[in-house]
Amino acid sequence: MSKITTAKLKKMKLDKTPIAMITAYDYPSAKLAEQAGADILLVGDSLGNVVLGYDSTIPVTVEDMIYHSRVVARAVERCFIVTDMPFLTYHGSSDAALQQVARIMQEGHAHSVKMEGGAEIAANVQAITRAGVPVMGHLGLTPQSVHQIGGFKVQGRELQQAQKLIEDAKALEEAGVYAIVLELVTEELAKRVSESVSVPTIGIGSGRYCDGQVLVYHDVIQYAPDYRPKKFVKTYANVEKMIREGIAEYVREVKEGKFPDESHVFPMNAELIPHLYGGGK
Ligand SMILES: Nc1nc(=O)c2c([nH]1)NC[C@@H]1CN(c3ccc(C(=O)N[C@@H](CCC(=O)O)C(=O)O)cc3)CN21
Ligand SMILES: CC(C)C(=O)C(=O)O
Ligand SMILES: [Mg+2]
Repeated sequence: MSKITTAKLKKMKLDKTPIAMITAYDYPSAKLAEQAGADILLVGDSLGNVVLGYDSTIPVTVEDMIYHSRVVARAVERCFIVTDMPFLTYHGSSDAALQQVARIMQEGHAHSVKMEGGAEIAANVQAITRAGVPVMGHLGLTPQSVHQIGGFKVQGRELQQAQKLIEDAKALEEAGVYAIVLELVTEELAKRVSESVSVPTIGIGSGRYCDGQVLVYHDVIQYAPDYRPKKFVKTYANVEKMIREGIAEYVREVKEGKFPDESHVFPMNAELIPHLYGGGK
């Protein structure tokens, strides 16, 4: 079982072998994703929405990312682990950004970090890649800017915005990223970007022509109490239904006295039982 590296990911683009990436936030899910053959596990700041119950990724902290990254790293042998840098931890001086990246790598045991943004963060991306840390870019819908963007909307529908995104992709490539996530951009623009840069593009809601795909784990298996279908997601299992039904049945059997039954109990040596009641010899 050979480890995934940035060099292998670049070769996959050249060979037109699609890259399969999925988020993971905990030990069993990371293990199962690796065993299912995923190439990259993203410890996404989407964990804020998906497992911490926030309504955006903005409250997620470096400590949260470290905690979940360590857990995922413990589960994985082959996958490449990418951890999202949280809100506003890579926008100040490059020294300040490097300090946060160091924590994610050393305490979080990640293999790489991901950052949202284009030309405006390219100087810090360059400082981090020069320091020896592989950086994944993230363009299009960048959820940490949701309040500026004004919602989770498709990006790059207009020509000017599309051209800016192509320029941002080139700026990130020049700054040294080894891959770029394209989130919620039109299929035609994602195709153009994928042709314009030498590094792999990994799409989410960005169509068929990216070099890889990424989805949120809980979307893939429909594991959320308030699951809402999104156009770009395909659900491959319904874990929500299995959990609801499984737990409801457990509760019912407890209430009805059906669980536990004889098969689940640990009997005592029969000769000793009378002593429990003060009897015996
Ligand atoms: N569970 C989950 N899945 C994600 O993909 C995800 C998160 N959480 N949290 C962080 C961001 C936020 N993302 C989102 C959230 C909502 C839409 C959404 O409502 N999309 C609409 C299309 C909008 C349009 O047409 O402009 C959809 O119907 O898919 C998209 C991406 C992607 N990320
Ligand atoms: C949706 C992906 C690309 C992400 O950034 C996340 O899960 O946080
Ligand atoms: Mg993210």
